[in-house]
Amino acid sequence: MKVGIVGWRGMVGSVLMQRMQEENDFQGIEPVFFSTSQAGQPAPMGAGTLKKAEDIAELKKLDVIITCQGGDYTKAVHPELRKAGWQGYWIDAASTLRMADDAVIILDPVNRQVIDKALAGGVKDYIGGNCTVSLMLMGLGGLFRAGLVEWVSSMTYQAASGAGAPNMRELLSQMGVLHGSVASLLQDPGSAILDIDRKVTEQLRGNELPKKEFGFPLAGNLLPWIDREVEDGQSREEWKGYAETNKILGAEKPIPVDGLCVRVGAMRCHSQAITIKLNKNVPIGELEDLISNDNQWVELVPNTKADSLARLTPAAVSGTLSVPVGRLRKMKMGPQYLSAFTCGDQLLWGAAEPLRRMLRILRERK
Ligand SMILES: NC(=O)C1=CN([C@@H]2O[C@H](COP(=O)(O)OP(=O)(O)OC[C@H]3O[C@@H](n4cnc5c(N)ncnc54)[C@H](OP(=O)(O)O)[C@@H]3O)[C@@H](O)[C@H]2O)C=CC1
Ligand SMILES: N[C@@H](CC(=O)OP(=O)(O)O)C(=O)O
Repeated sequence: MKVGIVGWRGMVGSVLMQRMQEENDFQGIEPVFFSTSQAGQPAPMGAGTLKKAEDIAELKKLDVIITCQGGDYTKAVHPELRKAGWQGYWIDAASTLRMADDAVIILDPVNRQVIDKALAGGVKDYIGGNCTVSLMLMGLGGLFRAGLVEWVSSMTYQAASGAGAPNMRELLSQMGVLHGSVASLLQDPGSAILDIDRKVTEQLRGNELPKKEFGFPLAGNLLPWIDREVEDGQSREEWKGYAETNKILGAEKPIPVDGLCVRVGAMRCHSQAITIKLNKNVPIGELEDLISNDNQWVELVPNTKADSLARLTPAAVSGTLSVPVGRLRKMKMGPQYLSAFTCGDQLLWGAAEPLRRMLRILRERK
């Protein structure tokens, strides 16, 4: 199987490469690496030289293409490739094709039956979902599978890495500038905290802080808008919640999903505070069992302060495939209102892992 890999050195692509090597996914395939800026340079893994990512003739020779290059690349190349008669499988991290009628959003621990039906029906485009949607479904899929969810509201706390590698770097640079502005005051235990506060606020509002990527300070701050504006006052990130959750589940009757997506100064994990309206009153123990038994990566965290602070955080989860779910309790609104908090590495289950696993599914079908 000849597999083209595009976008392998970006944020998502780097994690995909790391995971494919860890899981021996390169065994039994012939990888061909592409780049939009480094064609002709040596390819990774001694696989010859990098090919031009826009070279349709080269791309047409492949059985499968996995791309983490981004939406502009997908928009430019995918239609040309299909027009040129390419019948191979397209696996993509970008959002561009997600809602296309002839594409499937892939999250196989949640919607393997949807994927298998599409494969049997000849579908060739398999697209990774939005990170927060994928992480919510990895954490709470058991409740959806049991048909218990009437609606969901998710308040997200999204890490800098969701916006890409340059954004992670900018967050760290901003932290450095803030610290530098008060380092001497911090050295002096007797310094007035309001002096420190004033200096930090000056930096947050001033022009010294690097803001090219986010456009605003993220360190010591938060940004209550992700992606572009869409109708009904939503951000496009919030719009994905309803659209993609229901497409991934293949829900006959769409489940209302809405909330607020917020960027926070975490590095690479997305967290979400979730309110679920259940369509019937189910004891909390049963709900916990449905959640923890849904897949091997979800991890039920007891609703205690110690467990929550130790295990339900980006610091605890980053770089792992674990999707902890905690703070589970019935809310004061009534026994059908369930509160939950979840955290997941959005470069893994939120981006690279579903792509890697889709390639594995295709290989196993061969
Ligand atoms: N970041 C995330 O958490 C998620 C992102 N996605 C989607 O995945 C796609 C890729 O996103 P992401 O990986 O964040 O994008 P990046 O910007 O990190 O990488 C995309 C491409 O940028 C080029 N590039 C230019 N300069 C550099 C550099 N210094 N280091 C590495 N690459 C560089 C590379 O292409 P080349 O080698 O050709 O120069 C690379 O493949 C997007 O469509 C995004 O929406 C989906 C889910 C989560
Ligand atoms: N939009 C998410 C990352 C992601 O999933 O991207 P997209 O849905 O555009 O592929 C973020 O910024 O955190």
